[in-house]
Amino acid sequence: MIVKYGGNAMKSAELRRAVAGEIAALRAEVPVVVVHGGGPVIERELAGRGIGSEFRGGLRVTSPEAMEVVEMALAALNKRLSQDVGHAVGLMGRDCELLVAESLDPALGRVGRVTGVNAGLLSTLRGAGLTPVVGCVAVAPDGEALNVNADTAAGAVAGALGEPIVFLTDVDGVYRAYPDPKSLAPHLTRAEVEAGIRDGWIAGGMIPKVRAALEALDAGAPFAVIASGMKAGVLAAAARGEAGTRITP
Ligand SMILES: Nc1ncnc2c1ncn2[C@@H]1O[C@H](COP(=O)(O)OP(=O)(O)O)[C@@H](O)[C@H]1O
Ligand SMILES: CC(=O)N[C@@H](CCC(=O)OP(=O)(O)O)C(=O)O
Repeated sequence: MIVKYGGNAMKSAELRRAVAGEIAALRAEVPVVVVHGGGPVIERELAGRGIGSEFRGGLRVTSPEAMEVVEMALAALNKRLSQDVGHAVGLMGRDCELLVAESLDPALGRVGRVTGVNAGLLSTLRGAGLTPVVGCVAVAPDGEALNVNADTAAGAVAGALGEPIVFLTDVDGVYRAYPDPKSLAPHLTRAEVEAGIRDGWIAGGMIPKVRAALEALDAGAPFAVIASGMKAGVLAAAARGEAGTRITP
């Protein structure tokens, strides 16, 4: 199972350790790969250096200068997360061509679209009883770094391994009328997700998540769940399809 751990659900060290504990518990039942983001940490590091952030279609426009900061921030976070999870190997997508990407759109700068996943490396690590914890910086054919949205990176890994994926974020799932709690959708089909994007009730940061979920399903993942990383016990329930929003073909 792939667990995508988003930056909004790691805002304190306590929360980070709680989620890491849930990942460690899940791993006792099913082999796990963690793919993480870290948007708020990146934001803080860029701002501290006087580098502004601009997003287009939910993606950070990434200059070569910003790319260095993104990689540094995510790599530092990667070490903390892998230590918290334990029995883990923290890797960036750049290591061993774990995530290979090409430039998505020159107007976005160094932003990548994943074209390859080193599934063999992930299998080898898990075969040795280790949990891969992957930061979402990919390698381009020229050997340079590309910034990949973490939802997209996680979806690509789930697709390559043909495994289910749980996206842990700061909301309980996908709402049909966000943020009305009564409108949380326990289950959505592909057609409903596409309608949600078209009709605008799926918006903002939820769009890359559901798109990544659909791409994972296209590539052979059996299901995808979007659930809260902020509440205890949710990951185990989400993995069983009993929490959050389950998206199926
Ligand atoms: N229909 C919806 N249901 C739930 N959340 C939504 C919806 N549409 C937009 N959102 C927004 O998507 C956000 C989650 O995406 P994002 O902030 O990018 O999280 P992460 O950092 O975990 O990737 C929610 O906090 C919410 O503001
Ligand atoms: C291209 C692009 O936008 N990359 C993201 C990568 C981190 C990320 O996606 O983190 P979350 O999961 O916390 O949102 C960024 O620079 O913010």
